[in-house]
Amino acid sequence: MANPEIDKNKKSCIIELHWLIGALVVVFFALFLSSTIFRTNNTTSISCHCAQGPAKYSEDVEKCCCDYETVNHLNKEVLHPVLQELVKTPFFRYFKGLCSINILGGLDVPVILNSHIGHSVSLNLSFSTLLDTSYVELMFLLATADSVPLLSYHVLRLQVKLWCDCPFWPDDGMCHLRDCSVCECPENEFPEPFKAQSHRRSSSNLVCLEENTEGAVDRTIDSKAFKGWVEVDNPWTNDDETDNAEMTYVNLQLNPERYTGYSGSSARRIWDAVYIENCPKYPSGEICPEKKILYKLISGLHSSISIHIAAEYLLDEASNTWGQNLTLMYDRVLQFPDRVDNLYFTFLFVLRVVTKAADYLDEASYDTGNPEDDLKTQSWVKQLVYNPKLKAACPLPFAEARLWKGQGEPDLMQQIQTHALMDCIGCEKCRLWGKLQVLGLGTALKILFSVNGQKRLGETLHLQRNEVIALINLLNRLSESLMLVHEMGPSLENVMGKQTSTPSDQPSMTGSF
Ligand SMILES: Cc1cc2nc3c(=O)[nH]c(=O)nc-3n(C[C@H](O)[C@H](O)[C@H](O)COP(=O)(O)OP(=O)(O)OC[C@H]3O[C@@H](n4cnc5c(N)ncnc54)[C@H](O)[C@@H]3O)c2cc1C
Repeated sequence: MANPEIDKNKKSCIIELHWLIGALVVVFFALFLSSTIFRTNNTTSISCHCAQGPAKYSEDVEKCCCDYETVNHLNKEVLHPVLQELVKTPFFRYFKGLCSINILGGLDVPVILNSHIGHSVSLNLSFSTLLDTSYVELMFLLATADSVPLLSYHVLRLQVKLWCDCPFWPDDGMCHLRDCSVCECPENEFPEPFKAQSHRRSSSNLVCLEENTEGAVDRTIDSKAFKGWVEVDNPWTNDDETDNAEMTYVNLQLNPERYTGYSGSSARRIWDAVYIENCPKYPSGEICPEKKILYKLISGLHSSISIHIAAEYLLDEASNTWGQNLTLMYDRVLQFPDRVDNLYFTFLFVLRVVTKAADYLDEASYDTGNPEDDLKTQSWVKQLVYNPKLKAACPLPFAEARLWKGQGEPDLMQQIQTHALMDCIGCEKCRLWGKLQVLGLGTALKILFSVNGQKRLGETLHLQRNEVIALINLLNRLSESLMLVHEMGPSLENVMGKQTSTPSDQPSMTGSF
């Protein structure tokens, strides 16, 4: 028989349990809501918190909305494999070398204008004149030189070629190693649409600069080959795609960025000039908040170049043994958390730009005259820019609307001069990769600032073929550097932390391959 007292207790117990469950549900729901709101705020705020990075490099990727571990994972699983395939395609493996100003000796600057203009202007422009002169003033200087009529921006397109001289100081090429050189190779491996019928060079002109270097160059171009690519001036880089027999295509796959032996005061002077250009307070050691983003981008690129040098280092010149110089990797990059951080920053910056221009890149023409290859290229591009894993893991690597807040847009003249400084690199292969990656950064900035109000990016953005090639190859270089830092960082940290520092050029820790 039922005991009414026990039944009553049971009932009140059940009611209390219901209340408890109800309360728990409410608390859980409230917690869920607040965490969602917190996360939403984080993706739109520049101060989003990033999770722990590798060992010592546990600071946040500044101004990011994607944590280190996510970036590492995403890079390894998704981006790196796709990028590796993409840069091998004919479209992305040929880069057209260019320079901003062609100087023929000393500090006197005979500037050769476009051949169809037919004028040759001789100016005495010193290093300081070039650095101190604003772009508009420089145009005026050119315009008033000799009796040349007023020159428009188009007239200012200068005759360019890959191995032009430095506009700022006499070239003092310090590269002694064969591997500094870029090799020119036969025409037959070059995509047909890239070749200009009117400027085809005889194969006798195609000489290898060094007998056994691994590069390939063809100087012919065809400005009409890529109908989808608009040939307009690029304000960031002074690039142009006009017919010019002096321009040179290089097969990047055959000219890897690696140790070349280029060093000393020549290399140091370039880096110093680039940093001063983008951060005037650099020599004093002061940080430069108004230029901080540009500084971080340059520093990230510098880290990446150093990582590649260390990853493919000539360990023994006599036996031509190549391998990893881990001491150098640690000494130049890994021991400096800010340099590692800047590498991640630059990678995320370029990645954000690529995803931002996704529709544009997807719709672009990748014609090299080989439909099969071109379809593959198109497909890899799609896999890169619309990758669902990328979207899920890193929906907004950057809140770029706030990135430049209070800093103004980067200065056009700085971009041009940084690019021109690449012509002062006394090593052809370093110059090639220096130019490509600075062009890639310039293209990233151009894309970032092309968005105008509610307009679609495609309506305001016009990219040249070389810019897209530079952008994707830059992203690939950064992606490779991230892989190396992620793989080597923690173990190197352990070993090097215990060792006394050894000179970086003596590979005390190596891994040959
Ligand atoms: C554009 C460019 C491309 C190059 N490409 C190659 C190449 O492909 N192969 C090759 O062998 N050499 C290349 N070099 C040379 C190479 O970068 C070094 O300059 C050279 O190896 C000498 O190194 P270093 O130890 O003197 O220091 P550097 O790398 O020359 O650095 C100079 C100074 O800059 C500061 N610094 C270094 N790294 C950073 C950073 N990430 N952020 C902020 N500050 C930093 C430090 O104070 C350092 O002392 C290139 C040079 C330039 C300018």
